[in-house]
Amino acid sequence: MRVIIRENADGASQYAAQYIIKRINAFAPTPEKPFVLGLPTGSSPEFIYKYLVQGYKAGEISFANVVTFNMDEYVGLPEEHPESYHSFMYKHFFAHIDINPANVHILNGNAPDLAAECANYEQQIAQAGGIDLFLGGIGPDGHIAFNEPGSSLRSRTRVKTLAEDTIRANSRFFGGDLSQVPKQALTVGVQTVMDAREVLLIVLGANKALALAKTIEGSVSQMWTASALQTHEHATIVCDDAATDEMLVKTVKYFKSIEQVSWEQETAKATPPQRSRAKVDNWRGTLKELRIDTDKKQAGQEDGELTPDSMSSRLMDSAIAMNDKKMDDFIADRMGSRVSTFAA
Ligand SMILES: N[C@@H]1[C@@H](O)[C@H](O)[C@@H](COP(=O)(O)O)O[C@@H]1O
Repeated sequence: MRVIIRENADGASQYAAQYIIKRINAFAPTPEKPFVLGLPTGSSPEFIYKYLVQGYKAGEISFANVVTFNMDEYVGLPEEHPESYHSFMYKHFFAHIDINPANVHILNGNAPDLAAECANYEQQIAQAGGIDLFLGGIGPDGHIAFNEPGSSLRSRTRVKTLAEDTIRANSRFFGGDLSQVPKQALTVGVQTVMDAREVLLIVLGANKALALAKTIEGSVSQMWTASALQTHEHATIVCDDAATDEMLVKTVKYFKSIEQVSWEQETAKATPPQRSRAKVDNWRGTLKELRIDTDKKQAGQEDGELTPDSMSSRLMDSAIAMNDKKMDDFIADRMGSRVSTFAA
């Protein structure tokens, strides 16, 4: 799992939007081979949608060959209700991009047979070739989609009764009136999310801090269903500083250092160090001197150690040692001491 921490919601959302744009563009989707994107609702992804729309308007991305599957929808709420997830998605995203409406999939919470609707949704995902990237958020109780605490980590799309915490949390969208919040929803399962080739979670704000700590530092548990992502091979969590409030300082530093090291490596790869002509000449001169010294030593039969070969392997050894030192500083020591802190 990778954890990307930004100072605020805006920085985290920009990162996530850029990440999605890069992934879709790298995939180079076609009508025959579309990119399949899983999508969430809620306040957390709103800025991401804003930046994706901006990217589309700036010509950085097209959604013409993107197929989408939303995570969930309330049961019994008319599609045209302003708080239905259908309305949310059109208002914040679909109405502003070049997506083909036939490529948009959102569960129908008013279907006459809800179980059949859910089974059909799983089938549609499979027919589309599976989800390439599932973007998600989490609830304050650590739920992913509407997989409330106690949901099977192997669950699939189904009807779920909402937890009281979630009804309370979502009442803000219904004028604070708990009685107006639907009590059931259709939701993809934890396993449906886990089946995606890649998962990207956006987690913002101090009210998600406990859920985020449990998701990252806790054990994999049905009580914090987002924690299942610990076993996903390509999971990334993008969060703001406030959301890390309940995490160990060491954990936060650890993930920040990992990002720093990988950023340095990417930068180094993208911009190989430029050597000035003077420096190159200097370097050649040094090599020449080394060779002369070596020849002298060999001629004098003092020892056979300082041959050009052994010198180059010695240089290589010290480079490896430096590298190890760097990695130790950033990774092993910190994680090692974290483990011993836990053990103590
Ligand atoms: N079903 C949705 C989840 O998919 C979402 O992650 C969660 C968090 O929403 P918000 O980002 O508004 O806190 O809300 C709802 O419960």
